[in-house]
Amino acid sequence: MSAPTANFSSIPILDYSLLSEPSSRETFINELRHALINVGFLYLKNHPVPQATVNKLTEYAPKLFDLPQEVKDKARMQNSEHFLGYSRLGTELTKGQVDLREQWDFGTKHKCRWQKGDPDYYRLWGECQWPDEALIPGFRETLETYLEEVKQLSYQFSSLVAEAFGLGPKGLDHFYETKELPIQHRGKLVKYPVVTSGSDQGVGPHYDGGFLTFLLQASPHKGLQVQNLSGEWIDAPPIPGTFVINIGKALEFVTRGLARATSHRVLSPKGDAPRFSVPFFRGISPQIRLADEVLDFPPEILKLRSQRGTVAATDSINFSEFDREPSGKVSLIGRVKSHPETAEIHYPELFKELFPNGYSGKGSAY
Ligand SMILES: O=C(O)CCC(=O)C(=O)O
Ligand SMILES: [Fe+2]
Repeated sequence: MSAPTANFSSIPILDYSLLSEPSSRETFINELRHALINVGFLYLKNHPVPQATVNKLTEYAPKLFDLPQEVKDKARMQNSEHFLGYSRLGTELTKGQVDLREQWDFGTKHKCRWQKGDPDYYRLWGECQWPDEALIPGFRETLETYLEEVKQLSYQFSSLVAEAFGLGPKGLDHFYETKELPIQHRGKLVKYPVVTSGSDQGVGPHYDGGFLTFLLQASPHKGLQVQNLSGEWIDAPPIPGTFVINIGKALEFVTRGLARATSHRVLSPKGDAPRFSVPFFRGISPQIRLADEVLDFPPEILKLRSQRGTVAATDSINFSEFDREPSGKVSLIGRVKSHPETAEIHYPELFKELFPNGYSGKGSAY
């Protein structure tokens, strides 16, 4: 049984502006520590990403998916050894069931550095596939600006996470420092269509794999839900001007479970308009092996983990831990499983290893 005080029935809202004064800064760090350990999800308001950029991107989201199907298909993910591009509705499964969402994967600006002889996972980072500028003028610039601004926030935020855990502000920096290969962070635009009958699985219960996710809910629909310590689903409705931030399995692993990766899902919208969202997945150095990097914490911080108590079984399927492989390889394996039709073209050997009997036509997102 988990301690009742550690459970949650709503997602905490943290106010970034508290950081500007030393006295309120401590309040922020304390609230952050609580959210990381007990909830694994939080809203961040008054954050430094300009609202004008967020508003512009929000306006583009429906326009991107309203492009003619052949325009979207021209940029299909199968073209890309970086798994960047457009995926039609219904091409991914979670927990064996189809996710009802259409997606376009992008990343922060990156030039692929892979050369013959380098590990395959170096090919995972590279150029995006953009729709023609003339068809959606200004979209590319807006998204590039947005991803750069969220990236900056994600660096500041990681430093705050390190501080909240008593590691000092640079305590997580070595996960991001890589001279050889600059990190690419991924972002995607997602459209969840309205469903009137049948399954309402926008995306089924899952954990995110990486360190931290910064999610923009880009339309006013409820649908995102988060599983609390006793297994109940708690709504995380859109709150204008905020990001939803959550912890992935990699950060949970290196913090020895201090930071919680929390199971979440999205229910399809019921009303008369689709739901849009823009998750940003903060990357880490592709060469790092998580098992070599498990962190040490002050005893008073570790005590907070034991006070949390045990977490009830969640609805998420088990996350396969490949902590002894370089993190880039772990990401590549994740992409191959989610997008086998792309993997079969660009990574035929790894594809055969992971799908020895072929696949049924759909990837398994989680
Ligand atoms: O669309 C959302 O609100 C969440 C999406 C999500 O959890 C994911 O893509 O990992
Ligand atoms: Fe997620």
